Amino acid sequence: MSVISTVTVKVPATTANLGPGFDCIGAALKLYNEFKFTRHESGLIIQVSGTEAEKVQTDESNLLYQAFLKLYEFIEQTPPSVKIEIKLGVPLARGLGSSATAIVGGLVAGNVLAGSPLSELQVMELAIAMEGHPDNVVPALLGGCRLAATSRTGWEICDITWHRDIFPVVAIPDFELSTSEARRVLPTEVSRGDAIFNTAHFGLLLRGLATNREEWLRAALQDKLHQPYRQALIPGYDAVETAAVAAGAYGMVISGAGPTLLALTDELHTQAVVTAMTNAWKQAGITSVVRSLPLDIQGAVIL
Ligand SMILES: Nc1ncnc2c1ncn2[C@@H]1O[C@H](COP(=O)(O)OP(=O)(O)OP(=O)(O)O)[C@@H](O)[C@H]1O
Ligand SMILES: N[C@@H](CCO)C(=O)O
Repeated sequence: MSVISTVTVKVPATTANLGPGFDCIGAALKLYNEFKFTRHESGLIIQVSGTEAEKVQTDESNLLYQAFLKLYEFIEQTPPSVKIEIKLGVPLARGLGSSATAIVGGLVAGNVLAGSPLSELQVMELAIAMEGHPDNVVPALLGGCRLAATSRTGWEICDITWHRDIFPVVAIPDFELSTSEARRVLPTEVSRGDAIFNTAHFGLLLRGLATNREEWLRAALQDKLHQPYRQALIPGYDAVETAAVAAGAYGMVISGAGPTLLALTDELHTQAVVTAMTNAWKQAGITSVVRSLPLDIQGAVIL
């Protein structure tokens, strides 16, 4: 059997939660990181280029490398020495699943170099275990919009229909918010009223995404489990939301753990929403990059 010497994996950004779907739903977006692994003999080399390259660790603590090691630990083999080339397109610690791209990229690349001993399901389970929640890693691996729920034996993954006329707009500010910090502010228990609120709104969101029924989407993009506690970590949140809705968005939520904000709109209003969110944040003293990003349907791809 010939030994595979190099592999390149492209992994999409993801937006998790979509408001009321805390820790269980996420969608892949057309914005990518690319990871090239090459076997070589003389110890670990990590080279990083692209957006905010200087912020990524280039030693053994690198999350991508940690995921690669995890794969070999799981299959009980010694990992080969590798050179890793990282091309960053997904900004770090902004709520666009950068850590999920690294976890999925490292596991998928490791699996290929090892001769593909694991199935996609096994890779997915390892990725969920590493990240601690499924809502970024599952769409990063599989693409599209995905709901993950535990079953008696593991995970059930459900492909969520996303109507083609619903357009995501992401507003990415120039400051970071780590997921661990944004999870620290959350209460460990919630009231029955808040649980019922989210159950109802999440159901409405799924039907709204499938049908593009405007009044359902407008009502659905609300949450009581995480957003009320996190909004204070994102200066200008209320102003950006007001501006996005006034410009024609159905609503606005925090993307993942933030600080990126996600609006959903239709094609006609996309440019107005982009401009409104950019200006609202500017007036709050925050520089941002605001873009309409279509859904990615492929997930992680081996190039
Ligand atoms: N390409 C990468 N290579 C190595 N490590 C990475 C890479 N991308 C992200 N990381 C690690 O993940 C950290 C960011 O993870 P964090 O969970 O805080 O944010 P996020 O994944 O971007 O956002 P969210 O989980 O809310 O979508 C970075 O600080 C870095 O340590
Ligand atoms: N569901 C996660 C996504 C970020 O990793 C959270 O909101 O903390």
